[in-house]
Amino acid sequence: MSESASSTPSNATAQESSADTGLAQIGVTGLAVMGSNIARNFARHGHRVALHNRTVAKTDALLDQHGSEGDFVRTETTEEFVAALEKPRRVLIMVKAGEPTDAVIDELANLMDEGDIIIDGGNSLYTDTIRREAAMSERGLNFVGAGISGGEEGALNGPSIMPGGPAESYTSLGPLLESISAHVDGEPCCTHIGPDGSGHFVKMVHNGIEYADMQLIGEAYDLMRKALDLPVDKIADVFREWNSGDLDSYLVEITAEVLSQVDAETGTPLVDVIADAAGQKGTGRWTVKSALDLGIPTTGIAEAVFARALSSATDQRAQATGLAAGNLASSPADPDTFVDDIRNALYASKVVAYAQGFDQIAAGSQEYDWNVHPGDLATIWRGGCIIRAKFLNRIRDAYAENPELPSLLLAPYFREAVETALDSWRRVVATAATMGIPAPAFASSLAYYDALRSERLPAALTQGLRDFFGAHTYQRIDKPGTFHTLWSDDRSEVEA
Ligand SMILES: NC(=O)C1=CN([C@@H]2O[C@H](COP(=O)(O)OP(=O)(O)OC[C@H]3O[C@@H](n4cnc5c(N)ncnc54)[C@H](OP(=O)(O)O)[C@@H]3O)[C@@H](O)[C@H]2O)C=CC1
Ligand SMILES: O=C(CO)[C@H](O)[C@H](O)COP(=O)(O)O
Repeated sequence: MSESASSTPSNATAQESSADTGLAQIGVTGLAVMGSNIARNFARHGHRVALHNRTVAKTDALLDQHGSEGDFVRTETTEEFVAALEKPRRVLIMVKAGEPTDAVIDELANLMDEGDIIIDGGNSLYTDTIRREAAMSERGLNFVGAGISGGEEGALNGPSIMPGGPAESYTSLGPLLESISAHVDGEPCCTHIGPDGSGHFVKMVHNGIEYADMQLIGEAYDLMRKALDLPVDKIADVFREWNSGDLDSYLVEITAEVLSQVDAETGTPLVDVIADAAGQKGTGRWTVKSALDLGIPTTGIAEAVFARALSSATDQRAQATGLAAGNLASSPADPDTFVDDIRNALYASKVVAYAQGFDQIAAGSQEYDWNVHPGDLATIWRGGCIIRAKFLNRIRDAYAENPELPSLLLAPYFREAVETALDSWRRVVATAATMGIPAPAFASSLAYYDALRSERLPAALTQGLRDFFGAHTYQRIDKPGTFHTLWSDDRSEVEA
């Protein structure tokens, strides 16, 4: 059954070509929050879309509510779904990551032909994507792991899309995906990232940065509340104001919205009745695990993941609430200045989080030989995704100027911006510590910055200790070679 479009297709050519056969140009299976909105987005852009969901009621609900928005093909079984697609078939899977995705891929692959394309748009672990792509390729199928960000609103109005997989697939798929992605300054927020798992890898790190961003925002809010005793509606105003400057970003914008929400039942700010135990579905944790494997210090992201974990340890926290706080400092004397300090600390820490995320992407790209271009990511993250922010334009400029940038913190613009924020940043971290307010992401970002800029680190002592207890050897700064000190003998040094 095909329901005819009542909206004006914005891609008339695509519409005409599929009108002849009645076949759909793309199929979407998994019609929950993301899939249903992406399907509508495709349809609104004039593409005929085959719809499929394990539970048919979801397909029907979508057609009932939005069937008039475009040209949809309703299907019930996977067989019907696959048969409804023009060749080469393109299927977008938007189901839960992990086993459900494997199950859906298997079912589809058994019904598809050589040259067809399976796109996994869920938040899949990139190593699963590498495995799946290899398996599909053996069967002659093209498999594209595509990170998609934007949540419900982005999925409908234009997400940021990070497709990996074979470059050939992008030739056929790219125009379709680009047509539904967000656009900034006329450029689509979608580009081919690289082979196999690269799309899901960069989406994973995107989510890691999202975690860090949200944790930093949370710490800024907490400091305004606890150090300055500002009421929630005033804090909402502060975020609103910040959103018109350097911090202009989706997450800062929606922070003002969330803080402005009043609970209908109690009449208090909604944020005060939401349980303070943050959930997580896995992408932040995966980012940190991968960072550990790659040896990249993504400290801001790690602190954010651990902060969520600690928040969720509700029993343990309940038993620890009486622990001593020591002698606490009083509130900063000038609240307005301290609010400015928090803004500067937020900005500088945010730059660190992005710098670390981009370092991880560079390391992942090198490890897997993906040739990911950081400037491309800054470009496609400017719109549609959850971490979209004005300053991504600056990141894009930085990589355009020097594609081999050793760290974002060394780009002239960010170097100067962080230098300007530095005194504020130190005051905020010091105040948080002396007032007993946890600010792990602010503090660890500053510590990272200080470590990065240090000429000498105490790692020399670590090396000495390692050599002492385990004869692990060390290098010297004044001559080449590997050395060991005979610690339990006469303590003379030998070349190892
Ligand atoms: N929500 C968000 O903001 C974002 C989500 N994502 C990712 O996109 C994907 C979809 O997310 P979302 O829309 O939130 O939906 P969910 O992650 O809640 O997944 C629900 C969908 O998965 C289907 N499903 C679950 N198990 C199976 C199975 N064994 N076989 C077939 N289908 C199954 C459900 O079918 P049924 O209706 O029959 O239960 C339903 O369509 C996920 O991978 C998610 O991580 C990516 C970006 C943002
Ligand atoms: O991918 C996303 C946004 O980019 C999803 O919203 C994801 O679920 C967020 O992660 P978590 O649920 O762990 O906070």
